[in-house]
Amino acid sequence: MLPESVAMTPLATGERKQCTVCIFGTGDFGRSLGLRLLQAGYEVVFGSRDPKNRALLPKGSKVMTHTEAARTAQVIFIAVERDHYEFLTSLTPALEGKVLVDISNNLKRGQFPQSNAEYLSSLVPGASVVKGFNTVSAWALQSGALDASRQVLLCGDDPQAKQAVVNIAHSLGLTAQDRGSLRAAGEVEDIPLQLFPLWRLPLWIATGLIAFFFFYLLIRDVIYAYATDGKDISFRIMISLANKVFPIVSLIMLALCYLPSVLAAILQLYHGTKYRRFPDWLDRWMLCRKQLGLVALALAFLHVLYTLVIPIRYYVRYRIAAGTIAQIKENTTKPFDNTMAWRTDSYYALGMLGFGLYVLLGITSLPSVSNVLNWREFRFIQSKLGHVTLLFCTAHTFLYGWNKFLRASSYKWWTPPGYMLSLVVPCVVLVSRLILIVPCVDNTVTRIRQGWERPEVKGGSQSNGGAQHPLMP
Ligand SMILES: NC(=O)C1=CN([C@@H]2O[C@H](COP(=O)(O)OP(=O)(O)OC[C@H]3O[C@@H](n4cnc5c(N)ncnc54)[C@H](OP(=O)(O)O)[C@@H]3O)[C@@H](O)[C@H]2O)C=CC1
Ligand SMILES: [Fe+3]
Repeated sequence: MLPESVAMTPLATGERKQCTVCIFGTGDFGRSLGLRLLQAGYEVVFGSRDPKNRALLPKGSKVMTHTEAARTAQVIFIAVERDHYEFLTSLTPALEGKVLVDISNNLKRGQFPQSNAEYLSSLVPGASVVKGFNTVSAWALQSGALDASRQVLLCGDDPQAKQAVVNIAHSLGLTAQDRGSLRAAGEVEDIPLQLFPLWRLPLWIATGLIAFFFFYLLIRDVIYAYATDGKDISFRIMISLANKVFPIVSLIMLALCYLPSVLAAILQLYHGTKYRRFPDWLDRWMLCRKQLGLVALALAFLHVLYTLVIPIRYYVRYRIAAGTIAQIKENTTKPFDNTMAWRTDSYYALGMLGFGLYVLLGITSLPSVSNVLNWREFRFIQSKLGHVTLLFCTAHTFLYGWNKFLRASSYKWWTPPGYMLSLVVPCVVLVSRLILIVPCVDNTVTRIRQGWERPEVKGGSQSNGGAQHPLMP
């Protein structure tokens, strides 16, 4: 049992003065944590192999041998690398009934067969081990906990021990999230080792599409012109080509954000129930839609920047001047083309509106903004306005090449221009969406998603765990 003061509700600053927290290890993490605990009003006692060495330790803290220090506090943070945990076995009598907080991290995943926290628990079976604080860096603790590292993930088998650590986290201005029993410690230990897990797939898709369209357009537009007419237009690689690749990939990626929900609806219609798991690849795709959208937005932003420099490009100014001089020489005036004026203005207007909505989608996906929206508002923006954005951007691309679709010269080597390829996925998504909102189809999808359609239960078990995907718009 833990003393009342440690286990119950967070303590007021005055009360914390009497509450002592022990830290084993006087390294970077131990010192940073000690400083924060002292600032929060706790008494801090360090357990060290060399209690005489007070260098760098925060003012107001005490330092003793491990055994002496363990006696002073109920909660002990083990700020020592896992490799050195053996020394704790000789301290088992002093650690009996104590709460040991395992903050250790590993250098790579699966480094040890057992998680560090479970290993610690096996070394000191008489203590209650809580895994936590490993996702907070020593630097963040010292510099005043940044937003991203404010959250402490905790797991452990003893609820009272966990509560004691939750209280300390709250006193330090951190938020605590319960991640379950000590069996989950391995997962918590893997978190600091992750490298942008949800960004990996979108970045691979973006890189793959950019590489494909770059080489496709390079061969089709630049190398083809050189091979057939001997014209060197390689300078176009820098701006013209890039300004084709970015919008093409951006539009395809925006469509890829909405394609999985269409596929999911088709799968549910096909199976006639939502009580069936989606394939793994579809689940993974759904989970990284936000990142797909943000990468697409970044590319759209580049397209805007590249478009803004068009009037100041040497090549463009040369072409305009050459056209004007030719008209003067020939004493002719090109007639004003009303259709062209409508087309270009509509093309720019749709582009700007599409980009405006694109930015809105990006902003509302930020946690600080989405947190103040309810589910219906979030769905309205991300799903309804998202499809409108896709529609505007598709129409913008369509208007860009509207008179070239039927022109044979557009198909060099019988390959279509890039913007035509970029229309395939968005058109599939938009047409499927249109079909899905036809009343009879929509009613069936709604019935399925409300859970009214259940599969026959064969052999006493259902084919899945149940609910509709949480991110399904
Ligand atoms: N640094 C960080 O930002 C973070 C660190 N962590 C984890 O915190 C733990 C400590 O990290 P950090 O402070 O950076 O490491 P340091 O190397 O700076 O400090 C480790 C401390 O452990 C003690 N120690 C070293 N060898 C032994 C031994 N053989 N027996 C007993 N004690 C020993 C020493 O204290 P003394 O000399 O007083 O005995 C030493 O100062 C690690 O497990 C790390 O994974 C977790 C999250 C972030
Ligand atoms: Fe454009």
